[in-house]
Amino acid sequence: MRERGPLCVGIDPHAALLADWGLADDIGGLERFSRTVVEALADRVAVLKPQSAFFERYGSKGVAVLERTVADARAAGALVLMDAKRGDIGSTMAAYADSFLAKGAPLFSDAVTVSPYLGFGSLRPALDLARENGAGVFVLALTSNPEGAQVQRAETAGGRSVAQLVLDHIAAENAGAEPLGSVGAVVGATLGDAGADLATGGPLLAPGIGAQGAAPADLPGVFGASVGRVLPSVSRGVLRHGPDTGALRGAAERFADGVRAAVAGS
Ligand SMILES: O=C(O)c1cc(=O)[nH]c(=O)n1[C@@H]1O[C@H](COP(=O)(O)O)[C@@H](O)[C@H]1O
Repeated sequence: MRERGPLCVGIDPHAALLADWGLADDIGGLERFSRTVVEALADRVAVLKPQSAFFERYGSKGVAVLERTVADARAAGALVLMDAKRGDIGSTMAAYADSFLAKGAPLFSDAVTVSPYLGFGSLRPALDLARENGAGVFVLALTSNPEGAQVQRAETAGGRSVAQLVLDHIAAENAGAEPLGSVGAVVGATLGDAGADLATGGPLLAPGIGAQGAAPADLPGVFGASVGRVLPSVSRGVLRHGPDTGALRGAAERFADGVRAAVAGS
């Protein structure tokens, strides 16, 4: 983030975007779309975040494109955050961890998104394997969608919200790490005010800018004193400018400039 600026761009090959780019909704279209995003942005944005579902829907050939996308993006110097949102009982979580965080795995990524709703402790295999391999994990805490509050703002027995419990676990994982721990939290930029203690000691992935209605200027209000640890994420807001690589770069640059200005003015 320091070297390349505070921005994560999502690679979300929606069928509607493929159509807008003049591409077919097939494996050839998927391949061209992903390659174009990597070519335009992997040498300049801090993080690229492929959304696994948009590749999985094409079956094994789609997963093969995802593998190449991850490898090409990493080779060009971007960190890759695999947006897979995995979460399961611990013994199965170990297999998910092996899929994305084991050195030499075809889909090895710099980090993966995980869901803590089977209990934070169920994520242990991913947390441990990430640590072993110099990778990271981003844990859903306060998601950008309006439905998230029903579960995430619910109060636990001790009076803390579920989200706060997750955030506190993340802080414990990052204790002592400088300058940032490798366990991130996902906190939507759409929330208005996070209404939670965000002192996790790790990065805060902030999706929801662009298509979901949030703007860089909203970040200080949502994140307060933690805004310096925010990694804003934009998918459709950038991707809709394709397929021209110059236009994709311009859009990413504008979002990054907006974030810098918002953080500097806060
Ligand atoms: O983990 C995520 O990336 C994520 C968490 C969240 O709370 N909200 C959210 O929108 N996302 C993802 O971020 C991306 C947002 O896409 P856009 O709305 O097109 O920018 C999608 O890939 C979502 O799956």
